[in-house]
Amino acid sequence: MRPYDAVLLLSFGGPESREEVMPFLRRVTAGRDIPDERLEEVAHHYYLMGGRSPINDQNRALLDALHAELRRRGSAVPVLWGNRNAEPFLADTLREAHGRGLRRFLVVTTSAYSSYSSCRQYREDIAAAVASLADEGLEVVVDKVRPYATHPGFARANTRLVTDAIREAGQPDDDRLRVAFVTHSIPMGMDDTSGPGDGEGNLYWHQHDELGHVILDEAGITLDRNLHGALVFCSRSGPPSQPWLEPDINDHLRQLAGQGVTDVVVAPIGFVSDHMEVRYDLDVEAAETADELGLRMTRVPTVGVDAEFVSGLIDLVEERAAEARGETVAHPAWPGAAMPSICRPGCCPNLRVARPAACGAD
Ligand SMILES: CC1=C(CCC(=O)O)c2cc3nc(cc4[nH]c(cc5[nH]c(cc1n2)c(C)c5CCC(=O)O)c(CCC(=O)O)c4C)C(CCC(=O)O)=C3C
Ligand SMILES: [Fe+2]
Repeated sequence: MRPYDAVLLLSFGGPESREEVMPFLRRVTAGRDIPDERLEEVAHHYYLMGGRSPINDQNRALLDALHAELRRRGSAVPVLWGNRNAEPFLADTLREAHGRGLRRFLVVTTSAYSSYSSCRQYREDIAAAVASLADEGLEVVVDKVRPYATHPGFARANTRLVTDAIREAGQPDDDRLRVAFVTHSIPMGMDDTSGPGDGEGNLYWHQHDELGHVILDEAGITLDRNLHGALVFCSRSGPPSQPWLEPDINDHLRQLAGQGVTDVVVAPIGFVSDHMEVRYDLDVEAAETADELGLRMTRVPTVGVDAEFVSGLIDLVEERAAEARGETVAHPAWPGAAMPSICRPGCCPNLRVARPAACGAD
Protein backbone atom coordinates (compact mmCIF):
# COMPACT_ATOMS: atom_id res chain seq x y z
CA MET A 1 0.00 0.00 0.00
CA ARG A 2 1.24 3.46 -0.84
CA PRO A 3 0.18 5.71 2.06
CA TYR A 4 0.89 9.00 0.26
CA ASP A 5 -0.17 10.23 -3.18
CA ALA A 6 2.56 12.88 -3.31
CA VAL A 7 5.60 14.29 -1.55
CA LEU A 8 5.26 18.02 -0.91
CA LEU A 9 8.23 20.33 -0.43
CA LEU A 10 7.10 23.12 1.92
CA SER A 11 9.24 26.22 2.15
CA PHE A 12 9.31 29.79 3.42
CA GLY A 13 9.11 31.35 -0.05
CA GLY A 14 10.57 34.60 -1.26
CA PRO A 15 9.91 37.44 -3.73
CA GLU A 16 11.05 37.19 -7.35
CA SER A 17 10.75 40.86 -8.38
CA ARG A 18 11.06 44.30 -6.82
CA GLU A 19 7.27 44.71 -6.80
CA GLU A 20 6.85 41.55 -4.74
CA VAL A 21 9.29 42.57 -1.99
CA MET A 22 7.11 44.81 0.21
CA PRO A 23 3.94 42.64 -0.06
CA PHE A 24 6.11 39.64 0.88
CA LEU A 25 7.62 41.43 3.88
CA ARG A 26 4.19 42.59 5.08
CA ARG A 27 2.87 39.04 4.80
CA VAL A 28 5.82 37.62 6.76
CA THR A 29 5.59 40.20 9.54
CA ALA A 30 1.79 40.56 9.79
CA GLY A 31 0.86 40.89 13.46
CA ARG A 32 4.52 40.82 14.54
CA ASP A 33 6.44 43.39 16.49
CA ILE A 34 9.01 44.22 13.79
CA PRO A 35 10.10 47.90 13.64
CA ASP A 36 9.57 49.71 10.29
CA GLU A 37 13.29 50.51 10.05
CA ARG A 38 14.04 46.79 10.12
CA LEU A 39 11.57 46.14 7.27
CA GLU A 40 13.15 48.90 5.16
CA GLU A 41 16.58 47.48 5.86
CA VAL A 42 15.51 43.97 4.83
CA ALA A 43 13.75 45.33 1.72
CA HIS A 44 17.04 46.98 0.80
CA HIS A 45 18.83 43.60 1.04
CA TYR A 46 16.34 42.17 -1.45
CA TYR A 47 16.65 45.22 -3.76
CA LEU A 48 20.43 44.71 -3.83
CA MET A 49 19.68 41.32 -5.38
CA GLY A 50 17.31 42.89 -7.93
CA GLY A 51 14.27 42.10 -5.78
CA ARG A 52 14.77 38.40 -6.32
CA SER A 53 15.28 36.07 -3.36
CA PRO A 54 17.55 33.11 -4.12
CA ILE A 55 15.29 30.74 -2.18
CA ASN A 56 12.76 29.80 -4.89
CA ASP A 57 15.35 28.77 -7.48
CA GLN A 58 17.09 26.71 -4.81
CA ASN A 59 13.80 25.03 -4.04
CA ARG A 60 13.25 24.30 -7.74
CA ALA A 61 16.65 22.58 -7.76
CA LEU A 62 15.82 20.66 -4.57
CA LEU A 63 12.50 19.62 -6.07
CA ASP A 64 14.31 18.15 -9.09
CA ALA A 65 16.85 16.42 -6.85
CA LEU A 66 14.15 14.85 -4.63
CA HIS A 67 12.29 13.73 -7.74
CA ALA A 68 15.44 12.17 -9.22
CA GLU A 69 16.29 10.34 -5.99
CA LEU A 70 12.76 8.92 -5.73
CA ARG A 71 12.93 7.74 -9.37
CA ARG A 72 16.36 6.22 -8.70
CA ARG A 73 14.75 4.19 -5.91
CA GLY A 74 11.95 3.09 -8.20
CA SER A 75 9.19 5.33 -6.84
CA ALA A 76 6.85 7.13 -9.23
CA VAL A 77 5.29 9.35 -6.53
CA PRO A 78 4.91 13.00 -7.67
CA VAL A 79 6.87 15.73 -5.88
CA LEU A 80 5.05 19.06 -5.44
CA TRP A 81 6.06 22.44 -4.05
CA GLY A 82 4.26 24.97 -1.89
CA ASN A 83 5.34 28.01 0.16
CA ARG A 84 4.13 29.68 3.32
CA ASN A 85 4.81 33.29 2.28
CA ALA A 86 5.05 33.52 -1.52
CA GLU A 87 3.77 31.85 -4.68
CA PRO A 88 3.22 28.99 -5.17
CA PHE A 89 1.19 29.18 -1.94
CA LEU A 90 0.64 25.90 -0.09
CA ALA A 91 -3.18 26.06 -0.30
CA ASP A 92 -3.03 26.63 -4.09
CA THR A 93 -0.66 23.66 -4.53
CA LEU A 94 -2.98 21.43 -2.47
CA ARG A 95 -6.10 22.63 -4.35
CA GLU A 96 -4.50 22.01 -7.72
CA ALA A 97 -3.27 18.57 -6.58
CA HIS A 98 -6.75 17.71 -5.31
CA GLY A 99 -8.02 18.53 -8.79
CA ARG A 100 -5.60 15.92 -10.14
CA GLY A 101 -7.03 13.32 -7.75
CA LEU A 102 -4.28 13.48 -5.12
CA ARG A 103 -5.52 13.34 -1.50
CA ARG A 104 -2.72 12.29 0.87
CA PHE A 105 0.47 14.34 1.10
CA LEU A 106 3.79 13.89 2.87
CA VAL A 107 5.50 17.20 3.65
CA VAL A 108 9.25 17.78 3.73
CA THR A 109 10.03 21.30 4.97
CA THR A 110 13.15 23.31 4.15
CA SER A 111 13.69 23.87 7.84
CA ALA A 112 15.65 21.34 9.89
CA TYR A 113 15.47 22.48 13.51
CA SER A 114 12.94 22.55 16.34
CA SER A 115 11.42 25.90 17.35
CA TYR A 116 8.20 27.81 16.79
CA SER A 117 9.58 29.61 13.70
CA SER A 118 11.22 26.54 12.21
CA CYS A 119 8.63 23.86 13.01
CA ARG A 120 5.27 24.75 14.56
CA GLN A 121 4.73 27.79 12.34
CA TYR A 122 5.00 25.48 9.31
CA ARG A 123 2.50 23.13 11.00
CA GLU A 124 0.10 26.03 11.66
CA ASP A 125 0.25 27.04 8.01
CA ILE A 126 -0.42 23.43 6.96
CA ALA A 127 -3.47 23.35 9.27
CA ALA A 128 -4.72 26.67 7.84
CA ALA A 129 -4.32 25.44 4.24
CA VAL A 130 -6.09 22.15 4.99
CA ALA A 131 -8.92 24.08 6.71
CA SER A 132 -9.33 26.49 3.80
CA LEU A 133 -9.63 23.57 1.39
CA ALA A 134 -12.16 21.93 3.72
CA ASP A 135 -14.22 25.15 3.53
CA GLU A 136 -14.32 24.62 -0.23
CA GLY A 137 -15.48 21.02 0.33
CA LEU A 138 -12.09 19.56 -0.60
CA GLU A 139 -10.63 17.00 1.75
CA VAL A 140 -6.89 16.35 2.00
CA VAL A 141 -4.63 14.68 4.57
CA VAL A 142 -1.17 16.10 5.26
CA ASP A 143 1.58 14.41 7.28
CA LYS A 144 5.18 15.52 7.74
CA VAL A 145 8.60 13.88 8.11
CA ARG A 146 10.26 14.41 11.49
CA PRO A 147 12.55 17.43 12.10
CA TYR A 148 15.84 16.42 10.51
CA ALA A 149 18.45 18.46 12.42
CA THR A 150 19.39 15.16 14.07
CA HIS A 151 19.22 13.01 10.93
CA PRO A 152 22.60 11.56 9.89
CA GLY A 153 22.15 12.61 6.24
CA PHE A 154 21.99 16.28 7.24
CA ALA A 155 24.76 15.99 9.83
CA ARG A 156 27.14 14.03 7.60
CA ALA A 157 26.70 16.35 4.62
CA ASN A 158 27.42 19.36 6.85
CA THR A 159 30.42 17.59 8.39
CA ARG A 160 31.96 16.89 4.98
CA LEU A 161 31.34 20.45 3.74
CA VAL A 162 32.93 21.99 6.85
CA THR A 163 35.89 19.59 6.70
CA ASP A 164 36.54 20.50 3.04
CA ALA A 165 36.32 24.23 3.84
CA ILE A 166 38.81 23.96 6.72
CA ARG A 167 41.20 22.18 4.38
CA GLU A 168 40.64 24.88 1.77
CA ALA A 169 41.27 27.69 4.28
CA GLY A 170 44.85 26.46 4.43
CA GLN A 171 45.70 27.82 7.89
CA PRO A 172 47.66 25.04 9.60
CA ASP A 173 47.91 26.74 13.02
CA ASP A 174 44.97 25.57 15.20
CA ASP A 175 45.15 28.72 17.34
CA ARG A 176 44.79 31.03 14.35
CA LEU A 177 41.74 29.31 12.87
CA ARG A 178 38.16 29.30 14.14
CA VAL A 179 34.97 27.72 12.84
CA ALA A 180 31.85 29.88 13.32
CA PHE A 181 28.68 27.78 13.12
CA VAL A 182 25.91 30.20 12.15
CA THR A 183 22.17 30.03 12.43
CA HIS A 184 19.18 32.38 12.42
CA SER A 185 18.79 34.18 15.74
CA ILE A 186 15.39 33.83 17.41
CA PRO A 187 13.90 35.55 20.48
CA MET A 188 15.21 33.99 23.68
CA GLY A 189 11.66 33.27 24.80
CA MET A 190 11.15 31.22 21.63
CA ASP A 191 14.35 29.28 22.27
CA ASP A 192 13.49 28.74 25.96
CA THR A 193 10.25 27.04 24.94
CA SER A 194 11.61 25.13 21.92
CA GLY A 195 11.36 21.35 22.15
CA PRO A 196 8.80 18.70 23.02
CA GLY A 197 7.42 20.66 25.97
CA ASP A 198 8.56 18.26 28.66
CA GLY A 199 10.19 21.09 30.60
CA GLU A 200 13.64 20.94 29.01
CA GLY A 201 13.46 23.77 26.46
CA ASN A 202 16.30 25.40 24.48
CA LEU A 203 16.18 22.57 21.95
CA TYR A 204 16.79 24.96 19.02
CA TRP A 205 20.03 26.14 20.60
CA HIS A 206 20.95 22.65 21.77
CA GLN A 207 20.47 20.97 18.35
CA HIS A 208 22.79 23.51 16.71
CA ASP A 209 25.32 23.35 19.53
CA GLU A 210 25.45 19.58 19.42
CA LEU A 211 25.80 19.47 15.64
CA GLY A 212 28.60 22.05 15.78
CA HIS A 213 30.44 19.96 18.36
CA VAL A 214 30.25 16.70 16.42
CA ILE A 215 31.31 18.46 13.21
CA LEU A 216 34.37 19.89 14.99
CA ASP A 217 35.22 16.49 16.48
CA GLU A 218 34.82 14.65 13.16
CA ALA A 219 36.71 17.27 11.14
CA GLY A 220 39.43 17.25 13.81
CA ILE A 221 39.80 13.47 13.47
CA THR A 222 39.77 13.57 9.66
CA LEU A 223 42.31 16.40 9.48
CA ASP A 224 44.26 15.35 12.59
CA ARG A 225 43.83 18.76 14.20
CA ASN A 226 42.65 20.32 17.45
CA LEU A 227 39.94 22.60 16.06
CA HIS A 228 38.09 25.41 17.85
CA GLY A 229 34.66 26.79 17.07
CA ALA A 230 31.55 28.47 18.43
CA LEU A 231 27.84 28.77 17.72
CA VAL A 232 26.88 32.29 16.62
CA PHE A 233 23.81 33.98 15.14
CA CYS A 234 22.66 36.18 12.27
CA SER A 235 19.56 38.01 11.03
CA ARG A 236 18.26 39.33 14.34
CA SER A 237 15.08 41.37 13.98
CA GLY A 238 12.47 42.48 16.52
CA PRO A 239 12.74 45.49 18.84
CA PRO A 240 16.07 46.07 20.65
CA SER A 241 14.26 45.68 23.99
CA GLN A 242 13.55 42.01 23.20
CA PRO A 243 16.46 39.64 23.89
CA TRP A 244 17.45 37.38 20.97
CA LEU A 245 20.09 34.65 20.80
CA GLU A 246 23.65 36.03 20.70
CA PRO A 247 26.48 36.57 19.85
CA ASP A 248 25.88 38.10 16.45
CA ILE A 249 28.37 36.85 13.83
CA ASN A 250 29.81 40.36 13.36
CA ASP A 251 30.49 40.84 17.09
CA HIS A 252 32.02 37.38 17.18
CA LEU A 253 34.38 38.23 14.31
CA ARG A 254 35.52 41.37 16.17
CA GLN A 255 36.23 39.31 19.24
CA LEU A 256 38.22 36.73 17.28
CA ALA A 257 40.32 39.39 15.57
CA GLY A 258 41.28 40.65 19.05
CA GLN A 259 42.47 37.16 19.98
CA GLY A 260 45.01 36.76 17.22
CA VAL A 261 42.79 34.62 14.98
CA THR A 262 43.51 35.13 11.26
CA ASP A 263 41.18 32.65 9.52
CA VAL A 264 37.48 32.09 10.08
CA VAL A 265 35.49 29.29 8.50
CA VAL A 266 31.83 30.38 8.50
CA ALA A 267 29.48 27.39 8.45
CA PRO A 268 25.76 28.27 8.04
CA ILE A 269 24.49 24.98 9.51
CA GLY A 270 21.16 26.63 10.42
CA PHE A 271 20.14 26.93 6.75
CA VAL A 272 19.52 24.22 4.17
CA SER A 273 20.29 26.44 1.18
CA ASP A 274 21.75 29.87 0.44
CA HIS A 275 18.80 31.96 1.63
CA MET A 276 19.00 35.75 1.78
CA GLU A 277 20.29 35.38 5.34
CA VAL A 278 23.31 33.59 3.89
CA ARG A 279 23.71 35.63 0.70
CA TYR A 280 23.34 38.97 2.44
CA ASP A 281 23.98 38.65 6.18
CA LEU A 282 27.00 36.38 5.71
CA ASP A 283 28.32 36.87 2.15
CA VAL A 284 27.92 40.65 2.17
CA GLU A 285 27.73 41.92 5.76
CA ALA A 286 29.91 39.43 7.69
CA ALA A 287 32.38 39.29 4.77
CA GLU A 288 32.70 43.09 4.99
CA THR A 289 33.27 42.93 8.74
CA ALA A 290 35.92 40.24 8.29
CA ASP A 291 37.58 42.31 5.59
CA GLU A 292 37.71 45.40 7.82
CA LEU A 293 39.27 43.31 10.58
CA GLY A 294 41.82 41.73 8.25
CA LEU A 295 40.34 38.25 8.86
CA ARG A 296 40.31 35.72 6.02
CA MET A 297 36.80 34.29 5.80
CA THR A 298 35.89 31.01 4.09
CA ARG A 299 32.15 30.47 3.76
CA VAL A 300 31.05 26.85 3.86
CA PRO A 301 28.34 25.92 1.31
CA THR A 302 24.89 25.06 2.66
CA VAL A 303 23.70 21.46 2.05
CA GLY A 304 21.52 22.59 -0.89
CA VAL A 305 21.18 19.63 -3.26
CA ASP A 306 24.10 17.67 -1.82
CA ALA A 307 23.50 14.00 -2.71
CA GLU A 308 23.95 12.73 0.85
CA PHE A 309 21.51 15.34 2.19
CA VAL A 310 18.91 14.66 -0.51
CA SER A 311 19.24 10.91 0.00
CA GLY A 312 18.70 11.47 3.75
CA LEU A 313 15.48 13.39 3.04
CA ILE A 314 14.20 10.51 0.91
CA ASP A 315 15.20 8.07 3.69
CA LEU A 316 12.92 10.17 5.94
CA VAL A 317 10.12 10.01 3.37
CA GLU A 318 10.42 6.22 3.28
CA GLU A 319 10.61 6.07 7.08
CA ARG A 320 7.41 8.13 7.48
CA ALA A 321 5.61 6.08 4.82
CA ALA A 322 6.57 2.87 6.67
CA GLU A 323 5.22 4.38 9.91
CA ALA A 324 1.98 5.27 8.14
CA ARG A 325 1.68 1.64 7.03
CA GLY A 326 2.05 0.62 10.69
CA GLU A 327 5.44 -1.02 10.20
CA THR A 328 8.14 -1.04 12.85
CA VAL A 329 10.89 1.12 11.51
CA ALA A 330 14.32 2.37 12.62
CA HIS A 331 14.81 6.08 13.34
CA PRO A 332 18.45 6.76 12.63
CA ALA A 333 19.70 9.80 14.53
CA TRP A 334 23.08 11.53 14.81
CA PRO A 335 23.90 13.54 16.75
CA GLY A 336 21.39 13.16 19.58
CA ALA A 337 17.94 11.63 19.46
CA ALA A 338 15.31 11.35 16.74
CA MET A 339 12.38 13.76 17.07
CA PRO A 340 8.94 12.15 16.73
CA SER A 341 7.15 12.34 13.33
CA ILE A 342 4.01 13.40 15.18
CA CYS A 343 4.90 16.40 17.32
CA ARG A 344 4.01 16.27 21.01
CA PRO A 345 1.17 18.39 22.42
CA GLY A 346 2.36 21.92 23.20
CA CYS A 347 5.84 21.50 21.70
CA CYS A 348 7.59 24.63 20.35
CA PRO A 349 4.55 26.75 21.32
CA ASN A 350 3.20 29.86 19.66
CA LEU A 351 3.68 32.36 22.51
CA ARG A 352 1.33 34.99 21.04
CA VAL A 353 -1.84 33.22 19.89
CA ALA A 354 -3.13 29.67 20.10
CA ARG A 355 -3.68 28.32 16.59
CA PRO A 356 -4.41 24.85 15.27
CA ALA A 357 -1.32 22.99 14.04
CA ALA A 358 -1.24 19.92 11.76
CA CYS A 359 1.06 16.88 12.05
CA GLY A 360 0.97 16.81 15.84
CA ALA A 361 -0.83 15.14 18.74
CA ASP A 362 -2.47 18.43 19.84
C1 LIG B 1 14.36 30.28 12.71
C2 LIG B 1 14.10 31.02 11.43
C3 LIG B 1 14.37 30.57 10.14
C4 LIG B 1 15.03 29.25 9.75
C5 LIG B 1 14.01 28.20 9.53
C6 LIG B 1 13.26 28.35 8.23
O1 LIG B 1 13.90 28.29 7.16
O2 LIG B 1 12.05 28.53 8.27
C7 LIG B 1 13.93 31.57 9.23
C8 LIG B 1 14.01 31.48 7.82
C9 LIG B 1 13.71 32.47 6.90
N1 LIG B 1 13.30 33.75 7.17
C10 LIG B 1 13.15 34.40 5.98
C11 LIG B 1 12.75 35.73 5.85
C12 LIG B 1 12.33 36.54 6.92
N2 LIG B 1 12.26 36.22 8.25
C13 LIG B 1 11.80 37.30 8.99
C14 LIG B 1 11.58 37.34 10.37
C15 LIG B 1 11.88 36.33 11.30
N3 LIG B 1 12.47 35.12 11.04
C16 LIG B 1 12.57 34.39 12.22
C17 LIG B 1 13.12 33.12 12.36
C18 LIG B 1 13.51 32.31 11.29
N4 LIG B 1 13.42 32.62 9.96
C19 LIG B 1 12.00 35.20 13.26
C20 LIG B 1 11.88 34.77 14.70
C21 LIG B 1 11.59 36.38 12.69
C22 LIG B 1 10.94 37.54 13.41
C23 LIG B 1 9.51 37.69 13.02
C24 LIG B 1 8.70 36.44 13.19
O3 LIG B 1 8.58 35.99 14.34
O4 LIG B 1 8.20 35.94 12.19
C25 LIG B 1 11.53 38.34 8.07
C26 LIG B 1 10.97 39.71 8.43
C27 LIG B 1 12.00 40.75 8.38
C28 LIG B 1 13.05 40.52 9.43
O5 LIG B 1 12.70 40.71 10.59
O6 LIG B 1 14.14 40.09 9.08
C29 LIG B 1 11.88 37.89 6.79
C30 LIG B 1 11.83 38.65 5.47
C31 LIG B 1 13.44 33.51 4.90
C32 LIG B 1 13.40 33.85 3.39
C33 LIG B 1 14.78 34.23 2.99
C34 LIG B 1 14.96 34.37 1.52
O7 LIG B 1 14.21 35.14 0.87
O8 LIG B 1 15.88 33.73 0.98
C35 LIG B 1 13.79 32.33 5.48
C36 LIG B 1 14.18 31.05 4.77
FE1 LIG C 1 13.17 34.51 9.12
